[in-house]
Amino acid sequence: MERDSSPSDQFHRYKNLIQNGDNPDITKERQGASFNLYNMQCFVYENDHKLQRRQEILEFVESHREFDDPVHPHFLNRDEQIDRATRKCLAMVDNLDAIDVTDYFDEAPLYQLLTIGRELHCLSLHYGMFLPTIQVHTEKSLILGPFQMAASKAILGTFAQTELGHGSNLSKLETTATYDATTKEFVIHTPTMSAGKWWPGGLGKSANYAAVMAQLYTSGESKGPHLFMVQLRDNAHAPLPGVTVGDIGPKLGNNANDNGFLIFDHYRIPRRNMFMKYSKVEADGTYIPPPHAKLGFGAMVLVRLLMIRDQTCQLGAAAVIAIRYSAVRHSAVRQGEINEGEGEVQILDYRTQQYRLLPQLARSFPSSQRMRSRNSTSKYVTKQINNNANMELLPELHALSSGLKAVITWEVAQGIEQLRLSCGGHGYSRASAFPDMYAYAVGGCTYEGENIVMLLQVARFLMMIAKEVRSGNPKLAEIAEYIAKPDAVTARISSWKTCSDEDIIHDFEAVTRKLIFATFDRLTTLERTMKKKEAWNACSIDLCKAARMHVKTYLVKNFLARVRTCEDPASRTVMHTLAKLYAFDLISGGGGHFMKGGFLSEKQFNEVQLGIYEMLAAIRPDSVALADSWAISDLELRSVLGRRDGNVYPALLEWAQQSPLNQN
Ligand SMILES: CCCCCCC/C=C/C(=O)SCCNC(=O)CCNC(=O)[C@H](O)C(C)(C)COP(=O)(O)OP(=O)(O)OC[C@H]1O[C@@H](n2cnc3c(N)ncnc32)[C@H](O)[C@@H]1OP(=O)(O)O
Ligand SMILES: Cc1cc2nc3c(=O)[nH]c(=O)nc-3n(C[C@H](O)[C@H](O)[C@H](O)COP(=O)(O)OP(=O)(O)OC[C@H]3O[C@@H](n4cnc5c(N)ncnc54)[C@H](O)[C@@H]3O)c2cc1C
Repeated sequence: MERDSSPSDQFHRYKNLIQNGDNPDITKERQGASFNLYNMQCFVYENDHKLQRRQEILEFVESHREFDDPVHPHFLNRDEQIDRATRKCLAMVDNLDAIDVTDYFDEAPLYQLLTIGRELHCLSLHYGMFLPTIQVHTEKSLILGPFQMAASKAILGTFAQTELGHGSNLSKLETTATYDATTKEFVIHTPTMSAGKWWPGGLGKSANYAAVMAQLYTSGESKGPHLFMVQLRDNAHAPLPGVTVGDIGPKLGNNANDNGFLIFDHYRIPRRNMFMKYSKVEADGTYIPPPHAKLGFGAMVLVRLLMIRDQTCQLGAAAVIAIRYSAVRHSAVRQGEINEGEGEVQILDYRTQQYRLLPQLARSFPSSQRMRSRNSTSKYVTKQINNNANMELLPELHALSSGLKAVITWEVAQGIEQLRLSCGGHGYSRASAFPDMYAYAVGGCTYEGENIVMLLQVARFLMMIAKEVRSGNPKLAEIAEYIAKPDAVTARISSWKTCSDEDIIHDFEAVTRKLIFATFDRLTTLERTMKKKEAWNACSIDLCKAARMHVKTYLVKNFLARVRTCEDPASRTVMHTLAKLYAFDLISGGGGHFMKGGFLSEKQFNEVQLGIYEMLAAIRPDSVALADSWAISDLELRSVLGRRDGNVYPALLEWAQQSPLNQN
């Protein structure tokens, strides 16, 4: 009797039948675009040099066999995932000449995405936080030593701050660093179980050093949390006496990263191992405070800025996948056929599908594009602090980075989930890349400052501004100038085709201002009968709403401003519609705030809704080209559904074939 053909034979039979050039639907979509793709890509990446560099880095990675994956990473267990990521890491850092390593915002993350994928790995914290901590917190005269050691990987570090008992509330961290003036050492100690460090990435197996946040005690006095450079493992990589360290086990995502725990037992380090750029402990134990109490948290501010761009790119990639898939996927269930008898339609033609996809695509542009200016803001602030001990801009930078981090990580995570749903069943498969993207994105809602906690930091800043404005003597940061503008009674928004950018900005600013002052008034009223902290807690939901709205207003203004800089008229027209869609979608979602007190009339609200529908229709023919404007290669995308050529089904068969369950 003839043997049944194996699953593998079947797969190949279908694969050969189906695969033949690019999917015709996706080709047609590209041909119908209203703008020149290259011009748009140059706008998205700000110049052709950046675009060119993306291509060069891609070619470099593709031409190096050590970056290949013999087995698809989705089919690996955790040990194998860690092995793979570590092998890739080594290849990655052995070839750092391929990129400008100081370009934290573009080249470095792209290189990592191309080589490893969207998994944190054993060196994520080394590059993501340990090196930045050395850069931000080491005195200029000493920086070369540790920085060179870390840069050359003679030491591999992590950032060990969070403890079992405390993460957000840094002032209550329990690990102690007690100065012993007789030996000129700090004694690092974990006094309680809840003081054990928990979470630091790369700590479980990989790092031999850590920047440790601990409560400083000197001359018998507590001086609050400070950072220390601590060696954890010896040259044979065994934990040093007084150090207990290990992995915390599997997590929702990021499983190629060995997040770890760390317990100290009266572990001694030299005095010079305290990061002393801003605050110092002299040899006799005298404490010199920093010029600003929160300068010690500077590395976190920098990483929050890095995360904004990194996370937004994930949303961009998710939109690319869902849009391309929607162009090649057809549906003809009876109720889905648009014109009876005309056969199947691309799911991209369903208005509900466009409503799922295009606002997310719009959302992915503003935050990624403004990143570069925030990068220069951060450089400017750092320079001010270093040169003149000028701390004036620090609260503004803290509020901006905290707010953007909170709003963007949340929107990215929600957006990825929406885009996953838009791909039906295939979106649920890991082949789509959505599950990995989502797991990565939701991690960002928690780490580097839990999002609600970050929003409340923005709210502190806004309440301070509101108080100053009410006192009639405001000294306003640039991002808050609109808060002092006079009240606006009616909204100016109208049809999307006729309303100007100024009208949109006017309405966003007016609504945010109202929200801020209504919250301020409620808070001050509560403070008359409650303790300040109780009043703050009672008001905190409104405080978060005001903070979110402030950040969204900032993003709308920046998106519109950025579009105005687009020199190519065809690209500008499409981007402008996308920016308006972004703004109108926010108004529609936040209708309650906009309609409060009759600010936005019902007629105007209807115009906003109608405008959204019309803009969806207007953008629809350009949607695949807009997805292409992200210039994301298949290697970077790592999604069977989002392949550039649109040949999704044979690729899905090929992917499934690699499942170990199909091997015997
Ligand atoms: C792409 C790279 C990937 C890398 C992977 C990253 C992996 C993850 C790593 C980590 O998660 S590391 C651990 C991160 N942990 C946190 O982010 C903890 C979050 N908590 C805090 O940041 C702070 O504790 C707090 C929430 C900001 C509050 O601090 P504190 O309790 O000390 O202050 P408050 O009483 O609330 O405020 C006092 C005052 O200080 C201002 N302020 C606080 N922080 C800063 C800052 N960084 N810079 C400037 N100013 C700051 C705050 O606004 C208050 O000002 P006023 O209102 O009094 O004027
Ligand atoms: C993937 C991942 C990687 C990480 N990597 C690192 C690392 O490398 N190094 C490191 O040190 N840490 C790391 N962390 C830890 C991370 O920084 C903390 O989890 C984060 O700061 C939140 O702290 P927490 O877990 O203590 O949450 P909590 O602060 O306990 O928050 C729990 C809840 O309480 C609420 N809450 C807390 N405080 C307030 C408040 N004041 N007002 C209102 N609500 C409040 C929060 O909003 C949240 O809903 C990582 C975490 C994750 C998930």
